[in-house]
Amino acid sequence: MSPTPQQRAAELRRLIDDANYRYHVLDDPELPDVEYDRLLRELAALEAADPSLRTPDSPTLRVGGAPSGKFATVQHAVPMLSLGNAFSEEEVADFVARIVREGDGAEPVFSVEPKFDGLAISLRYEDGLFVRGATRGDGATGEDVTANLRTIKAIPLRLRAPEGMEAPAVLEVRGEVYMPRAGFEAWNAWALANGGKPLANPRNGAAGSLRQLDPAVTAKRPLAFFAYALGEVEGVDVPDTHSGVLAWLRGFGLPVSPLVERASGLAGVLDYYRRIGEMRDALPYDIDGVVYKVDSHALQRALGFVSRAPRWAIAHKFPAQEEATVVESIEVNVGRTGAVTPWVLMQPVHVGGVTVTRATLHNADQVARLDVRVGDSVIVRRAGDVIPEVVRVIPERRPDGTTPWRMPGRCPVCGSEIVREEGEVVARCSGELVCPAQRVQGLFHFASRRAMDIEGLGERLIQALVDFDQVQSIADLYRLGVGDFVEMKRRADERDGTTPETVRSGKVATKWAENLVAAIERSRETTLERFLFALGIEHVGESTAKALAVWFGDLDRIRRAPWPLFKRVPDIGDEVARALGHFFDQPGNQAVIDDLLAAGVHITDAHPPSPKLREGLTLAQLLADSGIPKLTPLRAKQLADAFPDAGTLLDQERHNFVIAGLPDEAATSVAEWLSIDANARMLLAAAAMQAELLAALPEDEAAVGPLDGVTVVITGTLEAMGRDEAKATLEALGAKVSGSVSKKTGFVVAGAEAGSKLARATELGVEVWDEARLLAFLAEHR
Ligand SMILES: NC(=O)c1ccc[n+]([C@@H]2O[C@H](COP(=O)([O-])OP(=O)(O)OC[C@H]3O[C@@H](n4cnc5c(N)ncnc54)[C@H](O)[C@@H]3O)[C@@H](O)[C@H]2O)c1
Ligand SMILES: [Zn+2]
Repeated sequence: MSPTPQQRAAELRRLIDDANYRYHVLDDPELPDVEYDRLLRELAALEAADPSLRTPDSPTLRVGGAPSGKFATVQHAVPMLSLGNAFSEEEVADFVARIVREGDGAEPVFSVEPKFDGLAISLRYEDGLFVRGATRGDGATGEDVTANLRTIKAIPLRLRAPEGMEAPAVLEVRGEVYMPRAGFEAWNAWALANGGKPLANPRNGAAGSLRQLDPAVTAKRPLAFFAYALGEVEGVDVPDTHSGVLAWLRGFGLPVSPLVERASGLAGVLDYYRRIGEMRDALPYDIDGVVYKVDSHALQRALGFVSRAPRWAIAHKFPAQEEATVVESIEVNVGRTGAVTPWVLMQPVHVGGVTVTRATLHNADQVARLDVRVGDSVIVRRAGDVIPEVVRVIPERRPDGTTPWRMPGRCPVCGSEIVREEGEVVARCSGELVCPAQRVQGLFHFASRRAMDIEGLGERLIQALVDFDQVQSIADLYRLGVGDFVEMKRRADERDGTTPETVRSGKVATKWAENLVAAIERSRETTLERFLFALGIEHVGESTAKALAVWFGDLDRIRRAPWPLFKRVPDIGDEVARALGHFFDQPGNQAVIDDLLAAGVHITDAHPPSPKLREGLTLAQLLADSGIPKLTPLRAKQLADAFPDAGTLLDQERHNFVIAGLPDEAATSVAEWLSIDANARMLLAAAAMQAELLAALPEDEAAVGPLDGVTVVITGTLEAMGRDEAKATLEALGAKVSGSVSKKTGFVVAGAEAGSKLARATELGVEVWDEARLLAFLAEHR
């Protein structure tokens, strides 16, 4: 049974009073403004249809909320009112028509202004000095927030008297305190980084900041101010139009919006509405509409007031940027780089001028912070072209039986593991080589100059190969021929409407495709370093790829290495080692590598592991690297001394670790860690791999190269080989090639026209080789 109008009115009064209290007193609204406005309009409509429903305490008659009691109160000599609202052009037309009807019949002139989304305050200046500032409160009584207002730099503490004028005895200025967007965002970024509570929106930020009990807190918040009206005035003549007043206030040094204009009639105000609406997103602060005020004070007086607002002004609202809706499901999206972003599918909602069904949740931390769950009512915000986002949950509307959201364990696109390293905000799909979402990015990276260096394979062609399903993985590149590329380009041109003349005329140019196939052919022979870099493993850049290649020596070992072993390479920390581990753990990634090798990719520079590994290949080091909680390197050593073999270690019980000297909590932690199957298997595999690496190490470190430990300087012009080639060749034999000669230099290679370095070598008695001697040496040692 639907409620009677009486019941509904009582219900609305209760809901609106609650909302007012939360909004105006607690600065912690729960409803989005549009919903509040709808409730208020519904009540106003009921009251208009049946005036007996209008109780004396009806919220339709009142402004704002009562003071909170936190601050001293201030009586406003001239009340601070609200504004009537118009949500459509028809309502604005009614407003203008009424003024024409009740005024002198002429087309009215308006002062037109942005409606700043902050909070109204009144500033009282006596003899030019700022003496008191107050919030609007319920319009008659506000809160004394003088100390807080003093911290806002836009508010003058003393008025600048215009030329030849005394400061007025009393001047009350009304206006809006607001928080610029940049300040709001900076504040929230800071709050999130420091574990604070972010502000819901700039309006809320302004209100909350101004009503802080400690002015030092307010001072830290980025607030600003625009003046737009007068309160009590004494001892000075006031201009007789509103636009005159604004110009006059500017003369006193008060900030007035530069967007204030004058406009005539309905056409004038609607044009202003449209222009400001277009600027809305680009403004450095939030506005929620524009305000039209009858410019002439005489006409204003004739029109008068209703209980809560003047009859000579109206706020024309823009589409709301926040709305409430219900979450139907929480999904994740996998981006080109593998980043996994949660988002919500919602019941369709009209916000920021369009209907939306999806909103982003940014990342897992954000979901946890907001605690968004399927079935929740949420507030969605869409400002400008920005992707709609969920800003908060309405806890009171949470249905029973909801559960907190958790990031799925597997990529919805490719089924690979989703991983999120400690300390990182973003979760990622670890199927770099198999994930269709990452295919374009992966191919593009693989082909890039510093990776496999396949010239001519640009992003557009790659996109076409992927879109037309010609490549499932990078290995497929090696199966494509000239005809395939020509066909792909043709289809891409056709789709994009960019078919070139050669194709239209039937003279298909295939030269580029032949070159491309040749470049792909050339890329088959590659170095381990390039190949590793080309795989596009998260966190593995060129220098990491190079270090891995130098230390491990061949691809097979790297593919099989359990992740803690990667930490044996200098500069590879926990994060990179784990990323490598996740990558090689995915069977899909391994299959693509097999495929590449089968397609003829050949690594030309496989070599034994670096002898420098020797020192680190111990069980103690392995335990220390494995991320076992509470196990410091020293304790790891203790443990390995007691049980020098991984298999034996696995057979031990907790008390044996205590006997071996581990403190209680470390012993427990080790026992727990070892009891997890995956850890035990990893430890055994890593120990086996260490043994294998040790066996593969060159017997004697000196045997690494005939020039190991020798510093060489190259100077002058070499005829037979370039300087770079000479350097690389010498380094391959173990030499360190340096740029300056010292007593520690082993020998100097001097080509033609050698200059000061040769002189210095002679001076220090350092051995000098000419090019012929170098070539002879190289021939002997190659
Ligand atoms: N979400 C909630 O629960 C909840 C509860 C209560 C109120 N509200 C919101 O608060 C607002 C109602 O508050 P209101 O009574 O202050 O009305 P209002 O904000 O719609 O309009 C009046 C106010 O506009 C401001 N303003 C900005 N620019 C102005 C200008 N150039 N000239 C004159 N005034 C200007 C002033 O602060 C003035 O007090 C609505 O937007 C409503 O949705 C929300
Ligand atoms: Zn994936």
